[in-house]
Amino acid sequence: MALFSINRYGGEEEGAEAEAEERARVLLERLRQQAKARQLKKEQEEARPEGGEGDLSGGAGSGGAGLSPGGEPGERARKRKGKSEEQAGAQGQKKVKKKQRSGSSFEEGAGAEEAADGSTPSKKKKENRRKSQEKTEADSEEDVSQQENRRNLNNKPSKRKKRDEETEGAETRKTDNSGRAEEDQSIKEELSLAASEKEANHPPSSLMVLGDYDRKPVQKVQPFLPHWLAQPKLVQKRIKDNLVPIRDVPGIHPRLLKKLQTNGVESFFPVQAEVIPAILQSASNGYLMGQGGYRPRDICVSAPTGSGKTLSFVIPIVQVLLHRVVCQVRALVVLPTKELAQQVSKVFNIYTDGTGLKVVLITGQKSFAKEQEMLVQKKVTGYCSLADIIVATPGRLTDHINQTPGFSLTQLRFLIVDEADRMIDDMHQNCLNQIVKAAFQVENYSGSNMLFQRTKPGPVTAASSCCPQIPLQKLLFSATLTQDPEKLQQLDLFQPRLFTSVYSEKKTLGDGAETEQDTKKYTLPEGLSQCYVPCDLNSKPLLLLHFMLMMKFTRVLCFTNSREASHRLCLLVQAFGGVTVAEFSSRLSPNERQRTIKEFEQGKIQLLISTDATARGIDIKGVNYVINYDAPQFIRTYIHRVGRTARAGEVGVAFSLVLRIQERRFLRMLKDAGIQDVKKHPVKGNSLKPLVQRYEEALCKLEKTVKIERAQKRA
Ligand SMILES: Nc1ncnc2c1ncn2[C@@H]1O[C@H](COP(=O)(O)OP(=O)(O)OP(=O)(O)O)[C@@H](O)[C@H]1O
Repeated sequence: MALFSINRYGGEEEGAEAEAEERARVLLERLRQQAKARQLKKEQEEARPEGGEGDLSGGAGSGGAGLSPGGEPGERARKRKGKSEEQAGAQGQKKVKKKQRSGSSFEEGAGAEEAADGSTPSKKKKENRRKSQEKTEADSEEDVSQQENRRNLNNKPSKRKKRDEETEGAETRKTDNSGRAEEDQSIKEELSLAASEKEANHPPSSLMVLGDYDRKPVQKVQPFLPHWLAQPKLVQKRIKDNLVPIRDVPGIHPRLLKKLQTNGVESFFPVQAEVIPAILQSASNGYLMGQGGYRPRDICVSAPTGSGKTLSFVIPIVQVLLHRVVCQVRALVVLPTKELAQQVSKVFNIYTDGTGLKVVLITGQKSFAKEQEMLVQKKVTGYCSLADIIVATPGRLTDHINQTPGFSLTQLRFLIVDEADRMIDDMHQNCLNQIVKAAFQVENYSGSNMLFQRTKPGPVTAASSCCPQIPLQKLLFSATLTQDPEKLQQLDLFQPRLFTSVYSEKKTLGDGAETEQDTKKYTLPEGLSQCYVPCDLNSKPLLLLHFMLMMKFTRVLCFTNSREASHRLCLLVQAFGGVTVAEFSSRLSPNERQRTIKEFEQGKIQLLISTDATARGIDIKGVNYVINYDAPQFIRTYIHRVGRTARAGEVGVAFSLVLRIQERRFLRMLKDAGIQDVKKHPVKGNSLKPLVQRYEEALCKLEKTVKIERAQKRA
């Protein structure tokens, strides 16, 4: 707006001499005020920086009253307020505006300027004026802009006349000219100061207009988050310091308490202590309706790897479904990989054992027909469900939604999306949409079930409120849950609640005056130590061997970026000897994979070289070290990989081998995610020397093995 009015001012001024006079008169008055203020504040103003916030308020105080010849106090205050608001948001534009105004002043008042130059004021006076100008720079800009605005508004002659009467006495033409000249001179000086340190030599106006933009630090723009994201329920990160005895969490069924104890769970981890009661509360009126008859709020949980998120949904779901009468699919857990689904279904099996609740795993490990048999049974009266809880991977689940007769999700009460950030990815988004569509599908048979049929939530009407509907509640879990509201919006969450261990921190800026919110994006387990080893490509295998053989690392989970790399590295270490090593990737069959994990957990394998197949969610017991043999390219991959150690409040160490060429990018990636405590751990070339000869021999062996493998493949 201010910019607009300045432009308009520039255009009008050429044809409005009377306005120019008035302007000069006002300016003269302002300069008088400035002179007075200058006398008083000269000493302290010398040290004050140009155009600061303090200057703005000081200038306003000293020149405010005298600079409103035609303006009413209320109007002036209003304009000033508006201006200061504008200044907060448009610091960068300010300089440009000044230059624009200056440019037009030079054009419009050429004659007056010459007169002022001819008068040649003394150096001291000039210096004083300059300092005063510095002090009132922002104020001058504001006042001139205000007067321009005022003139634009009050350009009728009668109004102008009235305003003239309010001005302190009539000014002579001569005074106008000199006032005008002084103003122009002041603006020139102001620009000159901003442009360079050569205060006395004013460069040509054209250069001043186009050049010299002050380099100001770009202010960080904080995203505007919805309330539920901005004000989450915080979950403690330190597990061991915040254990809650299971009996202290209200509302847990005695049967489940017993089961928990039998399985060695005496206390709940912080995330469990927060989330279990929240889910139980949302189903306190039974699973057929939300608390108080209202639709329950959806829940999002973002807590570090290994913090116990699985139990935080298993326990309340089992408890809510304990008293179900008819077997229907009430809970559906979707996970991105078979191994994860298997792992979660195991936990469900433990806690549903002896309850009559049926858990079915749908991952494609069994034939489609076999899975269909596990899901539905055809009776004379129609199809009936054989599953209360389904744990599934997206692909196979959508196949059943589309192709299995009688498979129904219309009674679904809980949709649990584990590793939710991954599931929101485009790849799986379609699956989630299909699940929701199936959950709200209207079945075309009538019967007692009709009572519990539901329609997609919409505005409450008399018709919709007369018939109770089973609510569908979404529960999202991840160690790296996105905070992007747009992405989360895709899930169509209903009044969501966020439980998170990601804390925002107040940060003081360099000048100490301002603070900004430094939002950490992700958190890692408390017991995790992180190091990175700068290296070159050739030394990477030697470094791994150094860690295993000389540093005596045990139970190491080592990640590469491809299954081929995992395989070769495994062959190389085997050829080197001295380390019990195995690989884990899609090269292995599901059974082989299971066996490998088991042997690793039993300590039979000391080094497990894996692709990212084990990076996410997999709970491998007793991993002491994670080694990122290939540096991860994405922060989420890093977080999930290193999160395979230091689980459940234990300690663990993560090493990342980072090529020197990758070092900058790697560190920036961590910094951007708010991960700062990664130590540099250089390994000297001398430490690797004893390994070199054997390594060369191992390379030769590897070459032969690879040739044999290729031949076998071709055969
Ligand atoms: N209350 C508890 N007491 C003891 N051990 C627990 C408790 N809760 C969970 N655990 C154990 O902690 C480990 C990690 O739990 P879980 O796999 O649920 O973590 P997570 O938060 O889902 O991790 P990720 O994000 O990597 O999937 C598991 O071995 C689990 O058995």
